[in-house]
Amino acid sequence: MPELVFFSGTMDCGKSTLALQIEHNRSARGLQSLIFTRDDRAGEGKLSSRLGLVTEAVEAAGDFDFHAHLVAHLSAGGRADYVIADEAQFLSPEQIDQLAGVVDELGIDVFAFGITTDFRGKLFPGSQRLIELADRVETLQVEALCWCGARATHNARTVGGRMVVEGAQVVVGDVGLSGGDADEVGYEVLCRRHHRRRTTAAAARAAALSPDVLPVDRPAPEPADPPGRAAAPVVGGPPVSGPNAAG
Ligand SMILES: Nc1ncnc2c1ncn2[C@@H]1O[C@H](COP(=O)(O)OP(=O)(O)O)[C@@H](O)[C@H]1O
Ligand SMILES: Cc1cn([C@H]2C[C@H](O)[C@@H](COP(=O)(O)O)O2)c(=O)[nH]c1=O
Repeated sequence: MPELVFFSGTMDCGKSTLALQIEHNRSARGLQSLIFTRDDRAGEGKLSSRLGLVTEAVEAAGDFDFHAHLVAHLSAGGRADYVIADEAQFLSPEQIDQLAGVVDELGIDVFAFGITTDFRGKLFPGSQRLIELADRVETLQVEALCWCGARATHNARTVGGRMVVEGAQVVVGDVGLSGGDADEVGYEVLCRRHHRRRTTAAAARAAALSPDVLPVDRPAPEPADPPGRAAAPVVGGPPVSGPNAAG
Protein backbone atom coordinates (compact mmCIF):
# COMPACT_ATOMS: atom_id res chain seq x y z
CA MET A 1 0.00 0.00 0.00
CA PRO A 2 1.40 3.41 -0.87
CA GLU A 3 1.95 5.65 2.13
CA LEU A 4 2.20 9.27 3.19
CA VAL A 5 5.08 9.36 5.69
CA PHE A 6 6.11 12.42 7.68
CA PHE A 7 9.74 12.34 8.85
CA SER A 8 10.00 15.00 11.49
CA GLY A 9 12.39 16.38 14.05
CA THR A 10 14.05 19.60 15.07
CA MET A 11 16.24 21.64 12.79
CA ASP A 12 19.64 20.06 12.14
CA CYS A 13 18.62 16.49 13.02
CA GLY A 14 19.32 15.04 9.58
CA LYS A 15 15.99 15.22 7.75
CA SER A 16 17.38 16.41 4.42
CA THR A 17 20.24 13.93 4.70
CA LEU A 18 17.71 11.12 5.14
CA ALA A 19 15.72 12.42 2.16
CA LEU A 20 18.86 12.25 0.02
CA GLN A 21 19.69 8.77 1.34
CA ILE A 22 16.21 7.46 0.54
CA GLU A 23 16.53 8.94 -2.93
CA HIS A 24 19.97 7.41 -3.43
CA ASN A 25 18.95 3.91 -2.31
CA ARG A 26 15.79 3.83 -4.40
CA SER A 27 17.31 5.30 -7.54
CA ALA A 28 20.10 2.70 -7.23
CA ARG A 29 17.35 0.11 -7.70
CA GLY A 30 15.87 1.86 -10.72
CA LEU A 31 13.03 3.68 -9.00
CA GLN A 32 12.26 7.20 -10.13
CA SER A 33 11.38 10.10 -7.88
CA LEU A 34 10.00 13.57 -8.13
CA ILE A 35 11.72 15.80 -5.56
CA PHE A 36 10.11 18.95 -4.20
CA THR A 37 11.22 21.56 -1.75
CA ARG A 38 10.36 25.04 -0.63
CA ASP A 39 12.68 27.81 0.58
CA ASP A 40 15.75 25.64 1.15
CA ARG A 41 18.69 27.60 2.61
CA ALA A 42 20.79 26.65 -0.45
CA GLY A 43 18.40 28.50 -2.78
CA GLU A 44 15.46 27.96 -5.07
CA GLY A 45 15.00 24.47 -6.47
CA LYS A 46 17.58 22.86 -4.17
CA LEU A 47 17.37 20.14 -1.56
CA SER A 48 20.49 20.46 0.58
CA SER A 49 21.99 18.71 3.59
CA ARG A 50 24.52 20.16 6.01
CA LEU A 51 26.70 17.16 5.16
CA GLY A 52 27.35 18.92 1.86
CA LEU A 53 25.09 16.92 -0.43
CA VAL A 54 22.65 18.79 -2.63
CA THR A 55 20.27 17.82 -5.40
CA GLU A 56 17.98 19.59 -7.81
CA ALA A 57 14.33 19.80 -6.80
CA VAL A 58 11.12 21.38 -8.00
CA GLU A 59 10.40 24.54 -6.00
CA ALA A 60 6.87 24.20 -4.63
CA ALA A 61 5.73 27.77 -4.09
CA GLY A 62 2.50 28.75 -2.35
CA ASP A 63 0.33 28.34 -5.45
CA PHE A 64 1.92 25.06 -6.54
CA ASP A 65 -0.49 22.12 -6.94
CA PHE A 66 1.25 18.79 -6.26
CA HIS A 67 -1.62 16.64 -7.49
CA ALA A 68 -2.01 18.57 -10.76
CA HIS A 69 1.78 18.49 -11.27
CA LEU A 70 1.91 14.72 -10.82
CA VAL A 71 -1.09 14.15 -13.11
CA ALA A 72 0.50 16.33 -15.81
CA HIS A 73 3.84 14.53 -15.41
CA LEU A 74 2.26 11.07 -15.71
CA SER A 75 -0.02 12.15 -18.58
CA ALA A 76 3.04 13.33 -20.51
CA GLY A 77 4.52 9.84 -20.23
CA GLY A 78 6.71 10.59 -17.21
CA ARG A 79 7.31 8.13 -14.44
CA ALA A 80 7.17 8.67 -10.68
CA ASP A 81 7.54 5.78 -8.26
CA TYR A 82 7.71 8.01 -5.19
CA VAL A 83 7.71 11.64 -4.15
CA ILE A 84 10.01 13.47 -1.75
CA ALA A 85 8.89 16.80 -0.23
CA ASP A 86 11.48 18.57 1.91
CA GLU A 87 10.87 21.64 4.12
CA ALA A 88 7.28 20.39 4.27
CA GLN A 89 6.52 22.64 7.25
CA PHE A 90 6.36 25.54 4.76
CA LEU A 91 3.61 23.90 2.67
CA SER A 92 0.00 24.93 3.12
CA PRO A 93 -2.59 22.51 4.54
CA GLU A 94 -4.16 22.40 1.06
CA GLN A 95 -0.85 21.28 -0.43
CA ILE A 96 -0.60 18.50 2.19
CA ASP A 97 -4.10 17.39 1.16
CA GLN A 98 -2.85 17.29 -2.44
CA LEU A 99 0.04 15.05 -1.34
CA ALA A 100 -2.43 12.72 0.38
CA GLY A 101 -4.33 12.64 -2.93
CA VAL A 102 -1.13 11.66 -4.74
CA VAL A 103 -0.90 8.63 -2.42
CA ASP A 104 -4.58 7.66 -2.47
CA GLU A 105 -5.54 8.45 -6.06
CA LEU A 106 -2.28 7.96 -7.95
CA GLY A 107 -0.87 5.13 -5.78
CA ILE A 108 2.51 6.86 -5.25
CA ASP A 109 4.47 6.87 -1.97
CA VAL A 110 5.06 10.36 -0.55
CA PHE A 111 7.89 11.00 1.90
CA ALA A 112 7.63 14.43 3.55
CA PHE A 113 10.38 15.92 5.72
CA GLY A 114 10.05 18.87 8.03
CA ILE A 115 10.11 20.42 11.46
CA THR A 116 6.88 20.27 13.40
CA THR A 117 7.01 23.44 15.48
CA ASP A 118 8.21 26.98 14.94
CA PHE A 119 10.41 29.15 17.17
CA ARG A 120 7.49 29.73 19.55
CA GLY A 121 6.78 26.04 19.87
CA LYS A 122 3.62 26.31 17.76
CA LEU A 123 2.79 23.86 14.98
CA PHE A 124 3.39 25.00 11.42
CA PRO A 125 0.05 24.65 9.56
CA GLY A 126 1.60 22.26 7.02
CA SER A 127 3.09 20.08 9.75
CA GLN A 128 -0.20 20.04 11.62
CA ARG A 129 -1.95 18.77 8.49
CA LEU A 130 0.76 16.16 7.98
CA ILE A 131 0.29 14.88 11.52
CA GLU A 132 -3.45 14.72 10.85
CA LEU A 133 -3.14 12.89 7.52
CA ALA A 134 0.07 10.86 7.51
CA ASP A 135 -0.04 7.09 7.60
CA ARG A 136 3.10 7.29 9.73
CA VAL A 137 5.00 10.00 11.54
CA GLU A 138 8.64 9.03 12.00
CA THR A 139 10.90 10.82 14.46
CA LEU A 140 14.49 10.88 13.30
CA GLN A 141 16.81 8.69 15.31
CA VAL A 142 19.89 10.90 15.29
CA GLU A 143 19.12 13.26 18.13
CA ALA A 144 20.03 16.89 17.93
CA LEU A 145 21.19 17.93 21.40
CA CYS A 146 20.52 20.95 23.57
CA TRP A 147 23.61 22.64 25.00
CA CYS A 148 22.85 20.88 28.32
CA GLY A 149 23.18 17.47 26.70
CA ALA A 150 19.47 16.59 26.75
CA ARG A 151 17.65 15.70 23.56
CA ALA A 152 16.69 18.85 21.68
CA THR A 153 12.96 18.96 21.05
CA HIS A 154 12.42 22.64 20.28
CA ASN A 155 13.71 25.24 17.83
CA ALA A 156 14.70 28.64 19.19
CA ARG A 157 15.15 31.74 17.07
CA THR A 158 17.79 34.26 18.00
CA VAL A 159 18.21 37.82 16.81
CA GLY A 160 21.63 39.27 17.51
CA GLY A 161 22.31 36.25 19.70
CA ARG A 162 19.23 36.66 21.93
CA MET A 163 16.27 34.30 21.86
CA VAL A 164 13.08 35.93 20.60
CA VAL A 165 9.45 34.83 20.78
CA GLU A 166 7.91 37.47 18.51
CA GLY A 167 8.17 37.69 14.74
CA ALA A 168 7.08 36.16 11.45
CA GLN A 169 6.61 32.41 11.48
CA VAL A 170 8.76 31.91 8.40
CA VAL A 171 12.30 33.30 8.35
CA VAL A 172 14.76 31.10 6.45
CA GLY A 173 17.95 30.66 8.43
CA ASP A 174 20.44 28.30 9.98
CA VAL A 175 21.83 27.04 13.27
CA GLY A 176 25.38 27.73 14.40
CA LEU A 177 25.61 31.40 13.49
CA SER A 178 27.82 33.65 15.55
CA GLY A 179 25.14 36.08 16.64
CA GLY A 180 27.66 38.90 16.45
CA ASP A 181 25.58 41.02 14.09
CA ALA A 182 22.72 42.78 15.95
CA ASP A 183 20.15 41.98 13.21
CA GLU A 184 21.35 38.50 12.38
CA VAL A 185 18.62 35.86 12.64
CA GLY A 186 19.81 32.45 13.75
CA TYR A 187 18.39 29.29 15.22
CA GLU A 188 19.41 27.00 18.06
CA VAL A 189 17.89 23.68 19.08
CA LEU A 190 17.03 23.34 22.77
CA CYS A 191 15.34 20.94 25.15
CA ARG A 192 11.88 22.02 26.30
CA ARG A 193 13.13 23.19 29.67
CA HIS A 194 15.64 25.58 28.18
CA HIS A 195 13.27 26.68 25.44
CA ARG A 196 10.67 27.61 28.08
CA ARG A 197 13.31 29.47 30.08
CA ARG A 198 14.79 31.04 26.94
CA THR A 199 18.19 29.77 27.98
CA THR A 200 20.31 29.48 24.86
CA ALA A 201 23.92 28.32 25.05
CA ALA A 202 25.09 31.94 25.06
CA ALA A 203 22.64 32.90 27.82
CA ALA A 204 23.77 29.93 29.94
CA ARG A 205 27.40 30.88 29.40
CA ALA A 206 26.74 34.49 30.36
CA ALA A 207 24.81 33.43 33.47
CA ALA A 208 27.62 31.10 34.51
CA LEU A 209 30.22 33.84 34.11
CA SER A 210 28.28 36.51 35.97
CA PRO A 211 28.98 36.64 39.71
CA ASP A 212 25.80 38.69 40.27
CA VAL A 213 23.12 36.26 39.21
CA LEU A 214 21.83 33.12 40.80
CA PRO A 215 22.14 30.00 38.66
CA VAL A 216 18.99 29.90 36.53
CA ASP A 217 18.74 26.16 36.69
CA ARG A 218 19.52 25.32 40.28
CA PRO A 219 17.35 22.29 41.12
CA ALA A 220 15.34 22.12 44.34
CA PRO A 221 17.37 20.32 47.04
CA GLU A 222 16.44 16.70 47.30
CA PRO A 223 14.80 15.73 50.60
CA ALA A 224 17.25 12.87 51.07
CA ASP A 225 20.27 15.21 50.90
CA PRO A 226 22.51 14.66 53.90
CA PRO A 227 22.97 17.82 55.98
CA GLY A 228 25.60 20.12 54.60
CA ARG A 229 25.49 18.72 51.05
CA ALA A 230 24.65 21.54 48.68
CA ALA A 231 22.70 20.93 45.50
CA ALA A 232 25.11 20.85 42.59
CA PRO A 233 24.85 23.91 40.40
CA VAL A 234 24.09 22.80 36.87
CA VAL A 235 24.52 26.02 34.98
CA GLY A 236 28.01 25.84 33.73
CA GLY A 237 27.49 26.59 30.07
CA PRO A 238 28.26 24.12 27.34
CA PRO A 239 29.62 21.60 26.98
CA VAL A 240 28.50 19.29 29.76
CA SER A 241 29.42 15.76 30.56
CA GLY A 242 26.90 13.62 28.76
CA PRO A 243 23.54 13.24 27.06
CA ASN A 244 21.70 12.63 30.31
CA ALA A 245 23.12 15.58 32.17
CA ALA A 246 20.32 17.65 33.67
CA GLY A 247 19.76 21.01 32.07
N1 LIG B 1 30.77 18.13 9.78
C1 LIG B 1 29.88 17.17 10.04
N2 LIG B 1 30.27 15.92 10.29
C2 LIG B 1 29.38 14.94 10.55
N3 LIG B 1 28.07 15.14 10.57
C3 LIG B 1 27.62 16.36 10.33
C4 LIG B 1 28.48 17.44 10.04
N4 LIG B 1 27.72 18.56 9.85
C5 LIG B 1 26.45 18.16 10.00
N5 LIG B 1 26.38 16.84 10.29
C6 LIG B 1 25.20 16.02 10.52
O1 LIG B 1 24.17 16.50 9.72
C7 LIG B 1 23.00 16.70 10.49
C8 LIG B 1 22.19 17.81 9.84
O2 LIG B 1 21.72 17.30 8.63
P1 LIG B 1 20.62 18.04 7.76
O3 LIG B 1 20.11 16.97 6.83
O4 LIG B 1 21.19 19.25 7.15
O5 LIG B 1 19.55 18.41 8.88
P2 LIG B 1 18.04 18.91 8.78
O6 LIG B 1 17.58 18.74 7.36
O7 LIG B 1 17.28 18.05 9.75
O8 LIG B 1 18.05 20.34 9.22
C9 LIG B 1 23.52 17.02 11.88
O9 LIG B 1 22.60 16.66 12.90
C10 LIG B 1 24.74 16.11 11.96
O10 LIG B 1 24.35 14.82 12.37
C1 LIG C 1 12.07 27.20 13.82
C2 LIG C 1 11.83 27.91 12.53
C3 LIG C 1 12.57 27.61 11.41
N1 LIG C 1 12.36 28.27 10.27
C4 LIG C 1 13.16 27.94 9.08
C5 LIG C 1 14.65 27.97 9.27
C6 LIG C 1 15.14 27.03 8.20
O1 LIG C 1 15.27 27.76 6.98
C7 LIG C 1 14.01 26.01 8.08
C8 LIG C 1 14.30 24.70 8.75
O2 LIG C 1 15.26 24.02 7.99
P1 LIG C 1 16.06 22.71 8.54
O3 LIG C 1 16.53 22.07 7.26
O4 LIG C 1 15.07 21.85 9.28
O5 LIG C 1 17.16 23.18 9.41
O6 LIG C 1 12.89 26.61 8.71
C9 LIG C 1 11.36 29.21 10.16
O7 LIG C 1 11.12 29.79 9.10
N2 LIG C 1 10.60 29.53 11.26
C10 LIG C 1 10.81 28.91 12.44
O8 LIG C 1 10.11 29.23 13.43
